Amino acid sequence: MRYISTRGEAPELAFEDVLLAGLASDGGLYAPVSYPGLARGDIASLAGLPYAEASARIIAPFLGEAFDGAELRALTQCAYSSFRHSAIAPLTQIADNLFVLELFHGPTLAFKDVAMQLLGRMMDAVLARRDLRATIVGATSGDTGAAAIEAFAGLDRVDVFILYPHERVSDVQRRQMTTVEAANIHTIALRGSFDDAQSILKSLFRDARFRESVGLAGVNSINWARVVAQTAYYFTSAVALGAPHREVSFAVPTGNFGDVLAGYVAERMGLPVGKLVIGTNSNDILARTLASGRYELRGVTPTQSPSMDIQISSNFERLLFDVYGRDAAQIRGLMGALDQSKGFTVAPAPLEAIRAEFEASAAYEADTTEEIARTYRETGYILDPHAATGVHAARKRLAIDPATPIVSLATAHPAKFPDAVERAIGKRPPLPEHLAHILDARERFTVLDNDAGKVAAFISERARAARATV
Ligand SMILES: Cc1ncc(COP(=O)(O)O)c(C=O)c1O
Ligand SMILES: N[C@@H](CCOP(=O)(O)O)C(=O)O
Repeated sequence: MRYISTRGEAPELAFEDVLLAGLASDGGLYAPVSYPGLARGDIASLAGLPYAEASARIIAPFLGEAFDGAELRALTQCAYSSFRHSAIAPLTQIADNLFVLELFHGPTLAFKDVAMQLLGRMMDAVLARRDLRATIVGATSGDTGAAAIEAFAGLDRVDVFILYPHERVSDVQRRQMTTVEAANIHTIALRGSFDDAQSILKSLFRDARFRESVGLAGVNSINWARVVAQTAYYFTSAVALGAPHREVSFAVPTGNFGDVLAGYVAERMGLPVGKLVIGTNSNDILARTLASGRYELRGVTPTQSPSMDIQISSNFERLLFDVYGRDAAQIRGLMGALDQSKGFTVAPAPLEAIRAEFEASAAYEADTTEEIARTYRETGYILDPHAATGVHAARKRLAIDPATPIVSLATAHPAKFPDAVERAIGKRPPLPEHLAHILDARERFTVLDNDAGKVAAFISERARAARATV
């Protein structure tokens, strides 16, 4: 399996190199040359398998020579042994044909662990094989950072720098990142939004000298390995509900578009998917784009679902690449317009292709609070505010098509957002025991201006110092 950049001006790579490269050198995102197919029989045979085994079967066709079957099974088994639920990603029914897929049983209580626990082990294996060190830089709106820190803390071959928007993540999210004592972890509170952090991250990747000098690697969903690992739970949940013999729809709380893109990849691989429903919060750029065809930045609004406070949904570029017939020149044009004039218009045919598979719906602040309250009132189930945007969107889809089951992705544990939950249902979900200590542990972070040069200088200096002590 080979990978090409959505912007067509970076070298074609194998999986192992894509894993370390993160963003392509031309600023694009790597995508497989073609999507491997899973036959109906292979999909049906996933039923009843342990999650680690099912995910190894789904991920394997993307890896080429990088890991053989036995190595991959060992990696998935080890990755998912850190989860606190034996099913890894269990389904719970909350209404007729409405199911919640709990993706928050990993160590940091968010769906990011599902991919990150595997990615961390894959990267470590490849770095060891090549006798390399890497500097991982990640941008987070709260959850990716904690998951990356958990996956890489204490590893000898990596230094991890996480940029999060200063004062715009929940207390629990911040403490999960800032209370980790490992010397290879560096948390940066950026005076800006997640979009600012991600744009600095991308500029670092485009700076060939910086990239080389620190051995830059990325763990955001711009890294294809993240998307592939997330594809697995679309298969396992759909199969549990009767796929491939029936269609299943999905509602996905969306920010950077990595999670819902994984659902799209599952569909490309042969999973019969009804609709992929994008749930947004007030940062509703994707809902506006699907409605009007105009992708237009309007600045980030802070909400009670802060991990989705994103306007530049990076992985949307991978979808555009496909619906524009993989014409990299067109993608360069769209992304150039986004840089220069903060928007672009999706042409009619690609827009129709998107609408054929996706729909989008925004939950504004009152909708989110009402959805948490309603679900609790009707079922006793507590949604976190991100999952609530998904369920809100899922109910709209069910109103149109009540016959197709819909799986709504619960991307975070409610205890990560106790204020939002308390506002809706009058009680605060307690933090699971294994995280209780973060509430009064010492915090360690550096506040930096929203300035790529200052961030690059900080990272270079710390990475150099870390290498000098090895
Ligand atoms: C809890 C939670 N839900 C939803 C999302 C949105 O996922 P994506 O960025 O893959 O669209 C995120 C962040 O990415 C998140 O942390
Ligand atoms: N919501 C994310 C934002 C980054 O998303 P990623 O999936 O691209 O890593 C977060 O919590 O950091």
